[in-house]
Amino acid sequence: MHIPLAEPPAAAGAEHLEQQQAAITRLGHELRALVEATVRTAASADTLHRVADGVRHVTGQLTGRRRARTEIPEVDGFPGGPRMYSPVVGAGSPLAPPVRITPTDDGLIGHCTLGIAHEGPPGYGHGGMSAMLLDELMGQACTAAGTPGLTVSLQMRYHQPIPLETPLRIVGRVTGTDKRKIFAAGTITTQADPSTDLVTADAVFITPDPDRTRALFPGLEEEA
Ligand SMILES: CCCCCCCC(=O)SCCNC(=O)CCNC(=O)[C@H](O)C(C)(C)COP(=O)(O)OP(=O)(O)OC[C@H]1O[C@@H](n2cnc3c(N)ncnc32)[C@H](O)[C@@H]1OP(=O)(O)O
Repeated sequence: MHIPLAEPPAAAGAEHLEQQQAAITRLGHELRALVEATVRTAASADTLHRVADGVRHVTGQLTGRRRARTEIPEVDGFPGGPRMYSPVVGAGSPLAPPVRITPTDDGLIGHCTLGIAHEGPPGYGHGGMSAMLLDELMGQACTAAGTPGLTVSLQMRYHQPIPLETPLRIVGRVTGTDKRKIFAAGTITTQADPSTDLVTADAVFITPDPDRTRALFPGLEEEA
C-alpha cells in the first residue's frame, strides 16, 4: 500500500474539529434545503430575482482564507477519514445526498435518498448519480480493505430506473487484487427490496506508486 491512510484527529484539536464539522453539517443541511426548494419551486420571476439577490448577499459573507485546490481541509482525513465536502458523502456539500456508510463483513453499505435535484428521467435518478454513488462506495471499500486507489475503469449496468425520494441501499466490495490493481463490484437497490438489483457495476482501481501519489496529492505531504 503506497497511500498512507488518514490518522484520527489529535485529541487536543478534537473538540474544535467537532464544532467545525457540526457547523459545516448545519450549513450543508440548509443549502440542500435551498437546492431542493430551488428545483421544485414555481415562484414568479420577481421572487426568483429577489431570492437570487439574497443568495448573492449570503455568499458574500463566506469570506476569509479560501483553501487551495490541492489542500486537504482540516476537518477531513484522506484517504480513509471524513470528507465533509464530498459530492457523495459530504455532510457539508449541497450536491451530496449525502450517503451514510457503514462497514460490513464483506465491504461497505451506503444509505441515501435521492431528491429531485438528482433527477434524470422525470421521477428517476440521473444515471451519472448512480455511477457516482457506486464509484464512491467501491472506492471507499478499497480504502477500507487497506488498498486505497483511483478508479481507472467503471463498468455500469442499468437494469431498472432508480426511484427518487425512496431510501436506497448501495453496496461496494473488493473482489480481488493483482499487484497495484484492485477489482471491485457494487449494486444499488431500494432499502425495501434489497434482492432486486436496479444498477450494478464493476470497477478497477489502481494504487498509484509513491512518486505519483506525491505528485497527485501534495496535501498528504503537508499533513505528514
Ligand atoms: C477515499 C476514496 C474515495 C474514492 C471515490 C471515488 C474514486 C474516484 O473518483 S478516483 C477519480 C477518477 N480517477 C482518476 O482520476 C484516475 C486517473 N488515472 C490516473 O491518474 C492513473 O491511471 C493512475 C495514477 C491511477 C495509475 O497510473 P499508473 O500508476 O501509471 O498505472 P499504469 O502503470 O498505467 O497501470 C498499472 C496497472 O494497471 C493496469 N491498468 C491501467 N488502466 C487500466 C484499466 N482501465 N483497466 C484495467 N487495468 C488497467 C495497467 O495495465 C497496469 O497493469 P500491470 O501492472 O499488470 O502492467
